[in-house]
Amino acid sequence: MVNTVEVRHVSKRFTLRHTRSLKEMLVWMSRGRDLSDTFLALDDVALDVAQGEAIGLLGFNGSGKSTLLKLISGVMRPDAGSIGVRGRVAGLIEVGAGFHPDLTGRENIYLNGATLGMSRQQIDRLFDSIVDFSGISRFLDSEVKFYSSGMFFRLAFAVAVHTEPDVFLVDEILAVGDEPFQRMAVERIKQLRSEGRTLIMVSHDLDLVDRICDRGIVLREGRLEKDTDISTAIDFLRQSDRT
Ligand SMILES: Nc1ncnc2c1ncn2[C@@H]1O[C@H](COP(=O)(O)OP(=O)(O)OP(=O)(O)O)[C@@H](O)[C@H]1O
Repeated sequence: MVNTVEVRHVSKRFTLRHTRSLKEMLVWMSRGRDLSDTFLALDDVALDVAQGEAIGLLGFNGSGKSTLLKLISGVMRPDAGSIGVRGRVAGLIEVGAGFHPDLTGRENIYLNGATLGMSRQQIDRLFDSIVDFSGISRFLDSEVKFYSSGMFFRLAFAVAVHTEPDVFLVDEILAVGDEPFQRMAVERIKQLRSEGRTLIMVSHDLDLVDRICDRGIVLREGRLEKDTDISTAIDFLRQSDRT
């Protein structure tokens, strides 16, 4: 089986910013302490994802799920290790990324579609379907800065699923949409799956993840703690202590 995503010994460290007065900084330095405080968000994570798998990335708040998704999407680079992705990646990682607030919904479909690698002709061809799916046709010519967060999300989701991605990444996608849209989004994700596309999703909605995914990865404090079938991963997480 071909791997679509290969995560090899990946680590990611962030610098934590602290506001310190000049006096505090001098005291800190006089004690020989380093001014930069860093935090290891991902620690030697390894993972192979085969084509067509649907993976739920699980873990408590701050365990590194979104960071791993951002590294796979390529918006962020690892400090150590490597990430390989075969094919086109699309995703909803940060709602609003790839959209310009001063442009209309219509203009943003073209902007976002192009950012996700679609040609103008392809967007022309899929435009009506994107608008239909988003359900925001009345507001198509309003600037997206006036959109509600749900409307914004609908549009972003509609564009992303029309890019026909090989790997679809979704981070807490269903938190903002209303129930009818959530149902539609889940159906669409299932359709992408049935077309043999690879899915990696982050969600705290464990019942939803259970319905959609077949493999579960549990992260804890940046380390991969469990890699198993989705039901076992969910049971494991439910029985885990926060600390
Ligand atoms: N750009 C950044 N700068 C500094 N620290 C960051 C940055 N991005 C993430 N972190 C830190 O890395 C850790 C992991 O964050 P991440 O968002 O990956 O966690 P998560 O598992 O997705 O959490 P949640 O379930 O709360 O969304 C957190 O402690 C977070 O504060």
